Amino acid sequence: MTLEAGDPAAPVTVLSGVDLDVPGGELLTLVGPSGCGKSTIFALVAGLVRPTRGQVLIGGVPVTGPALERGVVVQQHGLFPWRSARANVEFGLEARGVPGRARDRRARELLELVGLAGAEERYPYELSLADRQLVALARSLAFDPGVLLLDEPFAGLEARDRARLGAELVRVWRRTGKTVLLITHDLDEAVRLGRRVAVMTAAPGRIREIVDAGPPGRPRGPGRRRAAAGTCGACCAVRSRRPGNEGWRPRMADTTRLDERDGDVHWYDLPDDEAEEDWVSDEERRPEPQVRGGLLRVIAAVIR
Ligand SMILES: Nc1ncnc2c1ncn2[C@@H]1O[C@H](COP(=O)(O)OP(=O)(O)OP(=O)(O)O)[C@@H](O)[C@H]1O
Repeated sequence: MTLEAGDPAAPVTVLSGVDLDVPGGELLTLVGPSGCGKSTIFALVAGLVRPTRGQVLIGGVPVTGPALERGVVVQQHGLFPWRSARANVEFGLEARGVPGRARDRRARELLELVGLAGAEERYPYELSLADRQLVALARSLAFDPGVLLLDEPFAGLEARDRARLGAELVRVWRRTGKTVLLITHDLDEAVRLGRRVAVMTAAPGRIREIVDAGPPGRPRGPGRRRAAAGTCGACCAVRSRRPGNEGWRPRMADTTRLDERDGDVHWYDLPDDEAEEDWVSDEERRPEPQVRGGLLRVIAAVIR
Protein backbone atom coordinates (compact mmCIF):
# COMPACT_ATOMS: atom_id res chain seq x y z
CA MET A 1 0.00 0.00 0.00
CA THR A 2 0.97 3.55 -0.59
CA LEU A 3 -0.70 6.48 1.06
CA GLU A 4 -0.33 10.05 -0.01
CA ALA A 5 -1.94 12.80 2.02
CA GLY A 6 -2.12 16.53 2.43
CA ASP A 7 -2.38 19.10 -0.34
CA PRO A 8 -3.27 17.25 -3.59
CA ALA A 9 -1.04 19.68 -5.48
CA ALA A 10 1.94 18.68 -3.35
CA PRO A 11 1.03 15.43 -1.60
CA VAL A 12 3.13 13.97 1.17
CA THR A 13 3.93 10.26 0.87
CA VAL A 14 3.08 8.93 4.31
CA LEU A 15 3.48 5.24 3.49
CA SER A 16 5.30 3.78 0.53
CA GLY A 17 4.95 0.20 -0.69
CA VAL A 18 3.93 -1.25 2.65
CA ASP A 19 3.48 -4.98 2.20
CA LEU A 20 2.60 -6.92 5.31
CA ASP A 21 1.07 -10.36 5.50
CA VAL A 22 -0.26 -11.43 8.90
CA PRO A 23 -1.44 -15.04 9.06
CA GLY A 24 -4.69 -15.61 10.93
CA GLY A 25 -4.17 -16.14 14.65
CA GLU A 26 -0.80 -14.39 14.80
CA LEU A 27 0.21 -11.74 17.32
CA LEU A 28 2.32 -9.32 15.33
CA THR A 29 3.85 -6.19 16.76
CA LEU A 30 4.65 -3.12 14.72
CA VAL A 31 7.40 -0.76 15.83
CA GLY A 32 9.13 2.21 14.35
CA PRO A 33 10.27 5.73 15.08
CA SER A 34 7.79 8.44 15.87
CA GLY A 35 5.98 9.63 12.77
CA CYS A 36 6.88 6.63 10.59
CA GLY A 37 3.23 5.81 9.96
CA LYS A 38 2.32 3.16 12.55
CA SER A 39 -0.99 4.78 13.43
CA THR A 40 -1.66 5.33 9.75
CA ILE A 41 -1.35 1.59 9.17
CA PHE A 42 -3.72 1.11 12.10
CA ALA A 43 -6.19 3.51 10.48
CA LEU A 44 -5.89 1.75 7.13
CA VAL A 45 -6.53 -1.68 8.61
CA ALA A 46 -9.35 -0.30 10.74
CA GLY A 47 -10.90 1.07 7.55
CA LEU A 48 -10.76 4.67 8.68
CA VAL A 49 -8.47 5.70 5.82
CA ARG A 50 -8.24 4.38 2.26
CA PRO A 51 -4.82 3.86 0.67
CA THR A 52 -3.92 5.83 -2.43
CA ARG A 53 -2.63 2.65 -4.01
CA GLY A 54 -3.04 -0.94 -2.96
CA GLN A 55 -5.52 -2.36 -0.53
CA VAL A 56 -6.00 -3.98 2.84
CA LEU A 57 -7.40 -7.50 2.66
CA ILE A 58 -8.77 -9.40 5.62
CA GLY A 59 -9.40 -13.02 4.83
CA GLY A 60 -9.10 -12.05 1.18
CA VAL A 61 -11.87 -9.45 1.46
CA PRO A 62 -10.97 -5.81 0.82
CA VAL A 63 -11.49 -3.40 3.70
CA THR A 64 -13.73 -0.56 2.57
CA GLY A 65 -14.61 1.03 5.90
CA PRO A 66 -14.80 0.45 9.63
CA ALA A 67 -16.51 -2.77 10.74
CA LEU A 68 -17.21 -4.58 13.99
CA GLU A 69 -15.13 -7.54 12.80
CA ARG A 70 -12.11 -5.39 13.61
CA GLY A 71 -11.87 -4.61 17.31
CA VAL A 72 -9.84 -1.55 18.18
CA VAL A 73 -8.16 -0.51 21.39
CA VAL A 74 -6.29 2.77 21.53
CA GLN A 75 -4.47 4.71 24.22
CA GLN A 76 -7.60 6.64 25.14
CA HIS A 77 -9.80 3.84 26.39
CA GLY A 78 -13.00 5.72 25.49
CA LEU A 79 -15.12 4.03 28.16
CA PHE A 80 -18.48 5.55 29.01
CA PRO A 81 -17.95 7.11 32.44
CA TRP A 82 -21.60 6.64 33.40
CA ARG A 83 -21.52 2.91 32.77
CA SER A 84 -20.00 0.24 35.00
CA ALA A 85 -17.28 -2.01 33.60
CA ARG A 86 -19.92 -4.64 32.87
CA ALA A 87 -22.24 -2.14 31.19
CA ASN A 88 -19.35 -0.82 29.10
CA VAL A 89 -18.64 -4.32 27.83
CA GLU A 90 -22.36 -4.89 27.29
CA PHE A 91 -22.36 -1.94 24.93
CA GLY A 92 -20.66 -4.07 22.32
CA LEU A 93 -23.19 -6.82 22.85
CA GLU A 94 -26.12 -4.41 22.63
CA ALA A 95 -24.80 -3.32 19.25
CA ARG A 96 -24.96 -6.96 18.16
CA GLY A 97 -28.52 -7.32 19.44
CA VAL A 98 -27.68 -9.83 22.17
CA PRO A 99 -30.61 -10.08 24.64
CA GLY A 100 -30.25 -8.84 28.25
CA ARG A 101 -29.48 -11.97 30.22
CA ALA A 102 -27.06 -13.38 27.66
CA ARG A 103 -25.43 -9.97 27.50
CA ASP A 104 -24.88 -9.88 31.21
CA ARG A 105 -23.40 -13.39 31.20
CA ARG A 106 -21.10 -12.71 28.25
CA ALA A 107 -19.90 -9.39 29.68
CA ARG A 108 -18.96 -11.15 32.92
CA GLU A 109 -17.14 -13.87 30.98
CA LEU A 110 -15.19 -11.29 29.01
CA LEU A 111 -14.22 -9.36 32.13
CA GLU A 112 -13.08 -12.61 33.66
CA LEU A 113 -11.11 -13.34 30.49
CA VAL A 114 -9.15 -10.11 30.85
CA GLY A 115 -8.54 -10.73 34.55
CA LEU A 116 -11.18 -8.39 35.95
CA ALA A 117 -13.56 -10.80 37.67
CA GLY A 118 -14.95 -8.98 40.70
CA ALA A 119 -14.69 -5.54 39.12
CA GLU A 120 -17.90 -5.83 37.07
CA GLU A 121 -19.84 -3.12 38.91
CA ARG A 122 -17.01 -0.62 39.20
CA TYR A 123 -17.17 2.57 37.24
CA PRO A 124 -14.22 3.77 35.16
CA TYR A 125 -13.28 6.39 37.77
CA GLU A 126 -13.01 3.58 40.34
CA LEU A 127 -10.57 1.62 38.18
CA SER A 128 -6.86 2.15 37.60
CA LEU A 129 -5.77 3.32 34.16
CA ALA A 130 -4.48 -0.16 33.43
CA ASP A 131 -7.77 -1.79 34.41
CA ARG A 132 -9.69 0.69 32.26
CA GLN A 133 -7.61 -0.47 29.30
CA LEU A 134 -8.52 -4.05 30.16
CA VAL A 135 -12.22 -3.11 30.18
CA ALA A 136 -11.68 -1.50 26.77
CA LEU A 137 -10.08 -4.74 25.59
CA ALA A 138 -13.03 -6.76 26.92
CA ARG A 139 -15.42 -4.36 25.22
CA SER A 140 -13.70 -4.73 21.87
CA LEU A 141 -13.81 -8.51 22.28
CA ALA A 142 -17.57 -8.31 22.82
CA PHE A 143 -17.98 -7.69 19.11
CA ASP A 144 -16.19 -11.00 18.60
CA PRO A 145 -13.82 -9.46 16.08
CA GLY A 146 -11.63 -11.67 13.95
CA VAL A 147 -8.88 -9.10 14.15
CA LEU A 148 -7.84 -7.05 17.12
CA LEU A 149 -6.02 -3.77 16.45
CA LEU A 150 -4.24 -2.13 19.32
CA ASP A 151 -2.54 1.23 18.90
CA GLU A 152 -0.27 2.01 21.85
CA PRO A 153 -2.82 0.65 24.32
CA PHE A 154 -0.30 0.66 27.18
CA ALA A 155 1.19 4.10 26.54
CA GLY A 156 1.26 6.31 29.61
CA LEU A 157 1.17 3.39 32.03
CA GLU A 158 3.86 2.57 34.54
CA ALA A 159 6.31 -0.16 33.59
CA ARG A 160 4.76 -2.65 36.00
CA ASP A 161 1.27 -2.07 34.59
CA ARG A 162 2.57 -2.28 31.04
CA ALA A 163 4.11 -5.65 31.82
CA ARG A 164 0.90 -6.88 33.45
CA LEU A 165 -1.28 -5.74 30.57
CA GLY A 166 1.13 -7.21 28.06
CA ALA A 167 0.92 -10.57 29.80
CA GLU A 168 -2.89 -10.30 29.89
CA LEU A 169 -2.94 -9.54 26.20
CA VAL A 170 -0.84 -12.60 25.39
CA ARG A 171 -3.11 -14.72 27.57
CA VAL A 172 -6.23 -13.38 25.88
CA TRP A 173 -4.65 -13.89 22.48
CA ARG A 174 -3.79 -17.47 23.36
CA ARG A 175 -7.28 -18.22 24.66
CA THR A 176 -9.21 -16.57 21.84
CA GLY A 177 -6.96 -17.29 18.86
CA LYS A 178 -7.59 -13.78 17.52
CA THR A 179 -5.31 -12.20 14.98
CA VAL A 180 -3.67 -9.32 16.84
CA LEU A 181 -1.79 -6.33 15.48
CA LEU A 182 -0.16 -4.41 18.30
CA ILE A 183 1.40 -1.06 17.59
CA THR A 184 3.97 0.14 20.05
CA HIS A 185 6.95 2.44 20.15
CA ASP A 186 8.45 0.32 22.94
CA LEU A 187 10.96 -2.06 21.36
CA ASP A 188 11.22 -4.24 24.42
CA GLU A 189 7.46 -4.64 24.51
CA ALA A 190 7.40 -5.45 20.81
CA VAL A 191 9.92 -8.23 21.27
CA ARG A 192 8.37 -9.53 24.46
CA LEU A 193 4.84 -9.76 23.11
CA GLY A 194 5.13 -10.23 19.37
CA ARG A 195 5.85 -13.54 17.71
CA ARG A 196 7.12 -11.46 14.83
CA VAL A 197 8.04 -7.82 14.93
CA ALA A 198 7.45 -5.66 11.85
CA VAL A 199 10.02 -2.87 11.95
CA MET A 200 9.25 0.38 10.15
CA THR A 201 11.42 3.22 8.98
CA ALA A 202 10.26 6.75 8.41
CA ALA A 203 9.86 9.28 5.61
CA PRO A 204 8.10 7.74 3.86
CA GLY A 205 6.98 4.93 6.14
CA ARG A 206 8.07 1.47 5.04
CA ILE A 207 8.28 -1.98 6.57
CA ARG A 208 12.03 -2.50 6.56
CA GLU A 209 12.25 -5.87 8.19
CA ILE A 210 10.21 -8.52 9.92
CA VAL A 211 12.10 -9.97 12.85
CA ASP A 212 11.29 -13.33 14.38
CA ALA A 213 11.02 -12.71 18.10
CA GLY A 214 9.96 -16.06 19.39
CA PRO A 215 9.18 -19.66 18.70
CA PRO A 216 6.32 -20.32 16.33
CA GLY A 217 4.45 -22.65 18.62
CA ARG A 218 4.53 -25.31 21.24
CA PRO A 219 6.21 -28.61 20.66
CA ARG A 220 3.44 -31.12 20.12
CA GLY A 221 4.98 -34.56 19.99
CA PRO A 222 8.16 -36.03 18.58
CA GLY A 223 7.40 -35.22 14.95
CA ARG A 224 7.08 -31.56 15.62
CA ARG A 225 9.89 -31.08 18.04
CA ARG A 226 12.53 -30.36 15.49
CA ALA A 227 10.81 -27.32 14.09
CA ALA A 228 9.00 -26.13 17.13
CA ALA A 229 11.98 -25.46 19.30
CA GLY A 230 13.06 -22.17 17.91
CA THR A 231 15.79 -20.25 19.62
CA CYS A 232 16.91 -16.71 19.45
CA GLY A 233 20.66 -16.71 19.48
CA ALA A 234 22.15 -19.11 21.97
CA CYS A 235 19.68 -18.56 24.70
CA CYS A 236 16.51 -20.32 23.86
CA ALA A 237 14.64 -20.05 27.09
CA VAL A 238 14.11 -23.70 27.79
CA ARG A 239 13.68 -24.64 31.39
CA SER A 240 14.00 -28.05 32.87
CA ARG A 241 11.79 -29.08 35.75
CA ARG A 242 13.66 -32.28 36.45
CA PRO A 243 14.52 -32.47 40.13
CA GLY A 244 18.11 -31.46 40.64
CA ASN A 245 18.30 -29.90 37.22
CA GLU A 246 15.81 -27.08 37.46
CA GLY A 247 16.30 -23.76 35.85
CA TRP A 248 16.85 -22.20 32.51
CA ARG A 249 19.17 -23.88 30.09
CA PRO A 250 20.49 -22.55 26.83
CA ARG A 251 19.95 -25.33 24.33
CA MET A 252 21.91 -25.40 21.13
CA ALA A 253 22.55 -27.92 18.43
CA ASP A 254 26.24 -28.46 17.79
CA THR A 255 25.88 -26.72 14.49
CA THR A 256 24.43 -23.51 15.83
CA ARG A 257 26.23 -20.82 17.65
CA LEU A 258 25.41 -17.56 19.22
CA ASP A 259 25.43 -14.70 16.83
CA GLU A 260 24.03 -11.81 18.73
CA ARG A 261 25.26 -9.39 16.15
CA ASP A 262 22.62 -10.30 13.65
CA GLY A 263 20.09 -11.76 16.05
CA ASP A 264 19.59 -14.78 13.80
CA VAL A 265 16.97 -17.23 14.83
CA HIS A 266 18.53 -20.64 15.10
CA TRP A 267 16.83 -23.99 15.21
CA TYR A 268 17.90 -27.06 17.04
CA ASP A 269 16.90 -30.61 17.68
CA LEU A 270 15.44 -31.72 20.93
CA PRO A 271 17.12 -34.90 22.11
CA ASP A 272 14.82 -37.90 21.86
CA ASP A 273 15.09 -38.65 25.54
CA GLU A 274 13.81 -35.22 26.50
CA ALA A 275 10.37 -35.61 28.00
CA GLU A 276 7.91 -33.11 26.75
CA GLU A 277 7.00 -32.19 30.31
CA ASP A 278 10.44 -30.66 30.53
CA TRP A 279 9.34 -28.01 28.14
CA VAL A 280 8.04 -24.81 29.49
CA SER A 281 5.06 -23.21 27.88
CA ASP A 282 5.45 -21.04 24.85
CA GLU A 283 4.76 -18.09 27.12
CA GLU A 284 7.57 -18.98 29.48
CA ARG A 285 9.87 -19.70 26.58
CA ARG A 286 10.07 -16.09 25.56
CA PRO A 287 13.59 -14.94 24.81
CA GLU A 288 15.74 -14.39 27.83
CA PRO A 289 16.81 -10.85 28.64
CA GLN A 290 20.20 -11.07 26.95
CA VAL A 291 18.60 -12.47 23.81
CA ARG A 292 16.01 -9.76 23.92
CA GLY A 293 18.91 -7.36 24.17
CA GLY A 294 20.36 -8.83 20.96
CA LEU A 295 17.04 -8.52 19.15
CA LEU A 296 16.57 -4.99 20.42
CA ARG A 297 19.96 -3.99 19.04
CA VAL A 298 19.04 -5.50 15.67
CA ILE A 299 15.75 -3.64 15.58
CA ALA A 300 17.31 -0.40 16.77
CA ALA A 301 19.90 -0.70 13.99
CA VAL A 302 17.15 -1.21 11.39
CA ILE A 303 15.27 1.81 12.64
CA ARG A 304 18.41 3.93 12.58
N1 LIG B 1 -3.81 12.99 6.37
C1 LIG B 1 -2.54 13.36 6.53
N2 LIG B 1 -2.06 14.49 5.98
C2 LIG B 1 -0.78 14.84 6.11
N3 LIG B 1 0.12 14.15 6.81
C3 LIG B 1 -0.29 13.03 7.39
C4 LIG B 1 -1.64 12.56 7.28
N4 LIG B 1 -1.74 11.39 7.97
C5 LIG B 1 -0.52 11.17 8.48
N5 LIG B 1 0.32 12.13 8.14
C6 LIG B 1 1.76 12.21 8.52
O1 LIG B 1 2.29 10.95 8.35
C7 LIG B 1 3.25 10.67 9.36
C8 LIG B 1 2.91 9.38 10.07
O2 LIG B 1 1.97 9.61 11.13
P1 LIG B 1 1.55 8.49 12.15
O3 LIG B 1 0.73 9.14 13.21
O4 LIG B 1 0.93 7.35 11.43
O5 LIG B 1 2.95 8.05 12.73
P2 LIG B 1 3.27 7.14 14.01
O6 LIG B 1 4.37 6.25 13.60
O7 LIG B 1 2.03 6.51 14.52
O8 LIG B 1 3.80 8.23 15.03
P3 LIG B 1 3.83 8.20 16.64
O9 LIG B 1 4.70 7.06 17.04
O10 LIG B 1 4.43 9.52 16.97
O11 LIG B 1 2.39 8.07 17.08
C9 LIG B 1 3.28 11.87 10.26
O12 LIG B 1 4.35 12.70 9.88
C10 LIG B 1 1.95 12.54 9.98
O13 LIG B 1 2.01 13.91 10.20
